[in-house]
Amino acid sequence: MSNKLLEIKNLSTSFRIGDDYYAAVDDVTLTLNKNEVLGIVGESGSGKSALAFSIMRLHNRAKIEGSILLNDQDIVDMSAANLNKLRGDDMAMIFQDPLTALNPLMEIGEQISEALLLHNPRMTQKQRKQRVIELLNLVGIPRPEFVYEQFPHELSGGMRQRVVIAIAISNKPELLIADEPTTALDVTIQAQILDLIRKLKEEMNAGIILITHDLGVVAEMADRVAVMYAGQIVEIAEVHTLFENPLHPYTKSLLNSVPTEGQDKLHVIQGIVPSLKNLPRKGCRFASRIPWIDASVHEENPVLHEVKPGHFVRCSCHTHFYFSEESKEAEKNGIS
Ligand SMILES: Nc1ncnc2c1ncn2[C@@H]1O[C@H](COP(=O)(O)OP(=O)(O)OP(=O)(O)O)[C@@H](O)[C@H]1O
Repeated sequence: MSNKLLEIKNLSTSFRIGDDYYAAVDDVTLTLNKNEVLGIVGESGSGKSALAFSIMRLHNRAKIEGSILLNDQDIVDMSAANLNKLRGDDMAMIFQDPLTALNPLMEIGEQISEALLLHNPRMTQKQRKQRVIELLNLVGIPRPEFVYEQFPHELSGGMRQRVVIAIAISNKPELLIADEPTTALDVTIQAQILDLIRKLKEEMNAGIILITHDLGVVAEMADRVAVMYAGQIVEIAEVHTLFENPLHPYTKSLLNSVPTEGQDKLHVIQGIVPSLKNLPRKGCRFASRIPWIDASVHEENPVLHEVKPGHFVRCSCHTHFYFSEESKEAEKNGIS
């Protein structure tokens, strides 16, 4: 039996700005297996959320091209009715901010119960309440009977995120997308939530897409990592490979901007991800942020190359990349 859960092929998601469409997700191809965590990293504006929303088909007015197969069913062409069935049942999403994901006027228990009812209309009220308590227990909420009757504002941020997770897993989805699930939480609570997600993955045999800008979280949680820059995947590899042998200049810059023990200098990536309208439509999108690298080493239309089995990198510029500080250092030491 195939282990493949999700297969995305040549996915582009474009938004209309003025008279034209601009791709926030550009030609993304990736797969996710059952019981696997795929980390997606990249700076703000690199298209991580746009990709997640495309998979959940949550965009209102976007043009989506390519295919997204969940257990061989194409989500891109799916009717609204079938999508509604799929969402919350086969796939679910955990959002960054638990407060906005919950209804402030509804008791916690009722909110989880509603999610259950949507996909299990034959469940009796008693069965639902029993399952809600079970779910609250599963996500580590103490005194679930008491919390059942509380409102979101009566809980701490960590407890609220546990409730959001309880809703997301209420129907045992096969695909769980977590978009910066711990960003709004403090460090200790962050670790507990990540532990919980890991445990749930094992228990449900679910595939998880974990979106984060935190490389520490990725190192700890992910089996494979996709690095996104300006709407494109620039590198994808197993987590150890990516951390030990990063190839793309952007991946190297990201890793180099994280402080590590014994490192005296940090590399700061100059500039920001260009806005959608200002994205270069041709050539290497990272070229403008590494201007000291000769323009001729970039591909005209960069594609992903499989450099080792399962390790893909975009554009040939990676074979010529060095940090600008290295060149200054070399100059200073009389090396050219
Ligand atoms: N509905 C929309 N209409 C127009 N542009 C959009 C829309 N949604 C996202 N964008 C643009 O698409 C690009 C990618 O945004 P996205 O939110 O996916 O980035 P991100 O990597 O998730 O960033 P963050 O980490 O800040 O959430 C940005 O330039 C953003 O402004």
